Amino acid sequence: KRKSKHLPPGPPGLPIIGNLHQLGALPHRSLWELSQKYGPVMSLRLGCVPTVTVSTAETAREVLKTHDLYTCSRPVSAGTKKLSYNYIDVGFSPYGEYWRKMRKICVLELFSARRVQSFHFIREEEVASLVDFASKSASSSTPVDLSEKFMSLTANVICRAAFGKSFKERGFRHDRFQEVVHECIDRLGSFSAADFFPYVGRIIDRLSGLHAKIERSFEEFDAFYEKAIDDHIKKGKEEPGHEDFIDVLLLELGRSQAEADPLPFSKDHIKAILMDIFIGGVDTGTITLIWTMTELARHPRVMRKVQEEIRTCIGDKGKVSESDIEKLEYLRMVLKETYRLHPTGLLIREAMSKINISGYEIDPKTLIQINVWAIGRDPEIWKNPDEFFPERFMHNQIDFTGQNFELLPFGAGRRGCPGMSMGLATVGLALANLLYHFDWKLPYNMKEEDISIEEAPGIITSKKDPLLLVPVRYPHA
Ligand code: HEM
Repeated sequence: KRKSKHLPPGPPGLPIIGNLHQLGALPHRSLWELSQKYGPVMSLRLGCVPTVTVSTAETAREVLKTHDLYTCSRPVSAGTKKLSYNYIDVGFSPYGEYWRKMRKICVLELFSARRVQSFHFIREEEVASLVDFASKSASSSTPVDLSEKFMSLTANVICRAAFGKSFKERGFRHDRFQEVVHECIDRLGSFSAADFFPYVGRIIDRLSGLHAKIERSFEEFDAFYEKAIDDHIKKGKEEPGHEDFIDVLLLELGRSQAEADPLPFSKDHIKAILMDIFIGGVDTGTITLIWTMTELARHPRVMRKVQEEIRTCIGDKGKVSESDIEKLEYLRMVLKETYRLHPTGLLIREAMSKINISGYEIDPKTLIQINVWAIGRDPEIWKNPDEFFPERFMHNQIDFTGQNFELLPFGAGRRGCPGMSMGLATVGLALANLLYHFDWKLPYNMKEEDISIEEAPGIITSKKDPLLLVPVRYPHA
C-alpha cells in the first residue's frame, strides 16, 4: 500500500506501537532529529494513528494556507474529550458548523480589541503588584523566583478577566488553581493508551490511573466554574463595557434560549470555553515571559539595549503604559527572537480529506504535526540559528501573527490563536515594566553560561528549572 500510494518517507516502526517509542520526552526535538534523516514531510505511525510531521516553512505553508480548509480539524483524544465537555469548546472541537459558531463568539465577543482593551486596568494592577514585589526584593537584594511570579501574573489576569474577581475573592487557592492547570496540561501531554490503541487502550488507561487523574482535574475545575457561574446569575447583568467573560457568555446563553437556537448554548458550553481560556491562556503567556527573561539574562548586551530603548522612550514617567508598547520596536524583536527559539509546542491538526503535501499523499484522518520549533532552527532560513540575536529581525518583515510561516508561535489560518492580542498585552506590559524599573543580576555568583535552558519534558516547551534573578532598582524609575 505504502509503495502504490506515494506516502511520505519515515522511520520504520515496531509492531503495535509503531513509532511511539521514538517521540521521547521532548517530541519537538526527537521529531526534528528524525526529519534530518527522512525529510521535511515525514510519515509516522503512533500506535494505530497515521501521522505526518512537517518541519519547514514551505511545508507548513502548504498545510496551514494552501490546504487550511482541509486541515483545520483537531484529532480526538481521551484527555481532550473530557476536558472539553465532549468537544463543545473551541480549541479541541472538530471543524464544522458548531466550531465555527463557537469560534465566532470567541473572536467577536471575548477576544475582540475592544474587550481586550476593557481589561487594561486588570493588567495594569497586576503588573504594578509584581513591580511592588520586585521592589521589596530589590531592597533586601533577594532573588525573585520569576517563574513562579509570571505564573501568578498570567493566572490572575485571566482569572479576573474571566470571573471578575481574583482567586482569593472567589475562595480558591491560586497556587492550587495553577497546579490544576498544570495537571491538565500534563495529562493532555501524557501518553494515553486510548488515543493510540482502540478498545484495549481504555483498559490500559484505567489500570495506569491516567483516567482517574483526568477525572480528578476535571471535577476540580468543574466545581470552580459552577460556583462562579451561579454567583454571576445571582448578581444579574453587568453594565455594558464592564462585563467579564462569564457575563458575556451568559448573555450568549440568554440569546440562544430566546431565539430557540438550533445549536443551543448551555452552562456546559460556558464551562468548556472557560476551560480553553485557562488551558490555552495561562501557561502560554507564562512560558513566553520566562524564556524572554532567561534569554535576556544570558545575553547582557541585548538586556542593556532593550532597557535603554524602554528607558529612553519612557523617560521619568514612572511606569510603562499599554499605549507605549507599540513604540518599543527592539522589545518586539526580542519577543520574536524568543518565539523563534522557544515556541510553546507543536501545532496539531487532523486532515479532513485527501490532500497532497510536496507531492506526497496524505489520507483523511491523518494526524498532522507542524514542528514550529524545527522551523525556528532551520539553517536555510536563519543564519546561525542557535544564536539569540534579535537584530536579525531588523531587516526583514517577518512577524509572528500567522502570515509568515517561518515564525508561527500562535499558529496560523482558521485555527490560529484567537487570544493572541490578549496574551501579548500582558506579556508586553509585564516585560516593559520589569525592564524599565530594574536591572537584573544573577544570584549566587552565577555566570551567564550557568543559566540553564533545559526544557521540561512534555508537549509544552517550558523551562525545566525556575528562573531566579535579583532585581536592582534603576534610579529614575
Ligand atoms: C502569549 C500567549 C499565547 C500563545 C503563545 C498561544 C499559542 C497558541 C497556539 C500555538 C495555538 C494553536 C494554533 C493553531 O493550531 O494554529 C493556540 C490556540 C488557541 N489559543 Fe492561544 N496562545 C496564547 C494566548 C492565548 C490566550 C490568552 C487565550 C485566551 C484567553 C488563548 C486561547 C486560545 C484558543 C481558544 C485556541 C484554540 C483556537 C481554535 O482551535 O480554534 N490563547 N494558541
